[in-house]
Amino acid sequence: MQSQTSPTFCVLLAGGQGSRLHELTAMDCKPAVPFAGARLVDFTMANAARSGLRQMLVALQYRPQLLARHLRAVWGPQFPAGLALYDGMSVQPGGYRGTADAVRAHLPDLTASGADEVLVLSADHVYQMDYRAMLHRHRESGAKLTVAVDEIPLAQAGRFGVLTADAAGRVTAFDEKPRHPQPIADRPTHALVSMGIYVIDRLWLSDLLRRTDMDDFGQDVLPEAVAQGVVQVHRTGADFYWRDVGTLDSYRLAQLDFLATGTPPLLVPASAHLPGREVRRAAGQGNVLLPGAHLGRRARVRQTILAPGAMIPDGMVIGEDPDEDRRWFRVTPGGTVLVTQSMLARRRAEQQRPCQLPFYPLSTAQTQGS
Ligand SMILES: Nc1ncnc2c1ncn2[C@@H]1O[C@H](COP(=O)(O)OP(=O)(O)O[C@H]2O[C@H](CO)[C@@H](O)[C@H](O)[C@H]2O)[C@@H](O)[C@H]1O
Repeated sequence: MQSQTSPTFCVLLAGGQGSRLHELTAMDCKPAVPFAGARLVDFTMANAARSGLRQMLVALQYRPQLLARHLRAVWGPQFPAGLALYDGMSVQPGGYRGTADAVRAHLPDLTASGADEVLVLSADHVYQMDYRAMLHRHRESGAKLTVAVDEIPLAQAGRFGVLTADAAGRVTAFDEKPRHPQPIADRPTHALVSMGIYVIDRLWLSDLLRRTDMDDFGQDVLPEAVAQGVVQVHRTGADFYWRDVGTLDSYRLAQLDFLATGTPPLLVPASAHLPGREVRRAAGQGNVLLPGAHLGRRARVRQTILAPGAMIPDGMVIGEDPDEDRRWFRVTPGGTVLVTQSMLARRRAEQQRPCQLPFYPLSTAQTQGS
């Protein structure tokens, strides 16, 4: 799959479930989850198209149908040299065993491409990036693996791969989702984390995947490459905007960045629908209304994600009494409430059940007495 403009083989990993988004990924995988009028995957696809990539291999697996339809319809035409979609379950028994195994399953394509390097992308982050700068950095440094990094507050770093790098950007340590993330030496409030975006030397990777049973980039491939001393970081600009949106709190807050201010922190993909008035008004209360969701008249709702199609009845109050909310909805430790239509239906059914009076059986004495 050699591109005319770039000798790079691009693999988009889009097969994960994203279980920390709970009911939002019950029906569709995380890359297909709606975000700011688009779907999460659209941000990466827009980056790839703007970076001049003309072809891409997409590894799907968990609930792939909607995502595959969306990619074909919206992005197919933007990748004239081919947008090849694969469902891991049809590629090999049991599906892809992990992110690196998804690349292993397509090694014949990778070899046939003759590309010098493979660009590995994740499908579920919100960010804007030109991958050409990263490819350039990779070639210049001579590293076998270049990883895109960002600096994030230490308290959130445990969800990511955390790195240490020397002044020249050579990675000296890597810890996947550590319990105690290592702070950056000259910025102790922050840690240097992997964005899960890699440029890897094709021959080095093929050899590693053939020789070993490593199945995951973060768990296996990165630690091995760091032990070999062949990993380089690619730092993005100081005001770089990247959100993992892996939890309901980060998903809600990142979306409010787009909606509340009226000036999105980055370009919304061309496929996105502009938010309507109801969506913008709800954002003022910290709410995110996903497609087809609706707030009834005089409903008082705060800090809530309304899942697609969730219809909040007139006058309902959510986000003021966490204990009451927790009876019916999902409430996160960060105070985000997630409301789906089936949670609302269950609540309605419970409240409409006829009131049952307590049943006191007559005691034997009473039945036998006078
Ligand atoms: N079996 C499978 N087949 C196909 N696609 C699959 C797959 N399993 C997951 N994916 C896809 O691969 C991408 C990465 O998913 P992971 O579950 O590996 O991310 P995680 O956040 O755990 O860590 C990773 O990403 C974070 C950044 O978010 C890094 O910090 C960390 O080091 C790194 O391991 C996602 O787009 C997902 O959809």
